[in-house]
Parts: sequence; structure tokens; C-alpha cells
Amino acid sequence: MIEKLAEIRKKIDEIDSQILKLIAERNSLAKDVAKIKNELGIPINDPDREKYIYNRIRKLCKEHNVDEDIGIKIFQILIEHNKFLQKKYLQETQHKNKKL
Ligand SMILES: C=C(O[C@@H]1C=C(C(=O)O)C=C[C@H]1O)C(=O)O
Repeated sequence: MIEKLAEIRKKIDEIDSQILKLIAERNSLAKDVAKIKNELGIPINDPDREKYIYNRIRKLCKEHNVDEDIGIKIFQILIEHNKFLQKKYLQETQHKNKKL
């Protein structure tokens, strides 16, 4: 029984590692998005795109039998963090450009 618990926990640890890698990959795209938006002169915040993502997440939650509220909460955190990273990146590049 205790061995079975250890085996399940090993699987959970592996899944957690995968989730974290994917979060890092999602976060790493923030710079690229921020650069393009800055060049196009459009805002970081895009409520229409967020609406699309939340609807898609709701659908995926249903398909995979994941609680919708949990799915939405997770993506709210990821999206807010992505916007924070975009703002941080733009502030840093603007700061660097001022120094030049
Ligand atoms: C990444 C983007 O910027 C913001 C962050 C989003 C996200 O993390 O998915 C979605 C919409 C925008 O508010 C984007 O516009 O695609």
C-alpha cells in the first residue's frame, strides 16, 4: 500500500515538472508578444483575446472533466502574470533606450 502511494506521488511529481515547463514556455512568449504590440502601437491588454481564451478553457474543462472554476482561476493567474511580464519587459527596454 505504501509502495503504491510512493508510485502515485512519483507520477504526480512528473506531471508537476511538465506543468512547470509548460508555464515557463508560455511565460517566455510574453517578450515576443510585447515587442510586436509595442511596434504596432497596440495595448498589452486584449480583453477580446482573453474572452476567447476563457471560452476555450471552459470548453476544454468540459471535455477533460476538469472543474471549470478551477480551470478559469488557473488561466486568470497565467494571463495576469503574462501581462505583468510584458509590462516589465517594455519598462526595461524603454529604460535601456533612455540610457543610450
Ligand atoms: C499574450 C497576449 O497579451 C495579453 C495576455 C494574454 C495571455 O496571457 O494569453 C491574452 C491577452 C492579452 O490581454 C496576447 O495578446 O496574446
